[in-house]
Amino acid sequence: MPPLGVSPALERADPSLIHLFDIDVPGKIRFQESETLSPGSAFSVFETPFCKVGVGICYDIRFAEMAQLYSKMGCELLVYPGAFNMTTGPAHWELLQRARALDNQLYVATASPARDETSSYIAWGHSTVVNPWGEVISSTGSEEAVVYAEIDLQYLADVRQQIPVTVQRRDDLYAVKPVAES
Ligand SMILES: NC(=O)CC(=O)C(=O)O
Repeated sequence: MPPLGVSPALERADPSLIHLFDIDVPGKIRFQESETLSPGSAFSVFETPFCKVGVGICYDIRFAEMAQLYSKMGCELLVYPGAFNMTTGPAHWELLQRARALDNQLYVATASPARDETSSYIAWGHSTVVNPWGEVISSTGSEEAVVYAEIDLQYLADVRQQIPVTVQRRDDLYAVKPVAES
């Protein structure tokens, strides 16, 4: 599928958090980014000599539509810097990465701060890379580390050929596209 023609205003490479992290899990964690931050409204994609990359920040990983849009724009790797916490980290961090990778049959890489137990906000850690089959191919624990993985575009193409969901979507019944295109 050819990349969508997203207007330059919507496709930029200056990452901004699109979805604000406003949650309230009683007895566990309450966080309201909207009290101090305003959301961005531009998608962040860039070309490299190796592949096209889409960037989301932290809470953005929970929004499947954004990842699908990046996939439709031609991104083969989605990168999410993020600091999940000691409540949502063990429950959702890896699951969300694998879901976004599998849904869109692309690579997902996350980079988290290492855990600092003395901090007022304790990050879960566990920076990870997931492949288009939905497998974790590299990860670390809560400590400071560098995570390496190979981004294999032939493997991505193979997965998409074997299970061709990216071309089997019923765009005649439903579609994910940027608002400017609607
Ligand atoms: N910290 C975040 O922005 C997101 C997060 O921790 C979560 O979604 O859970």
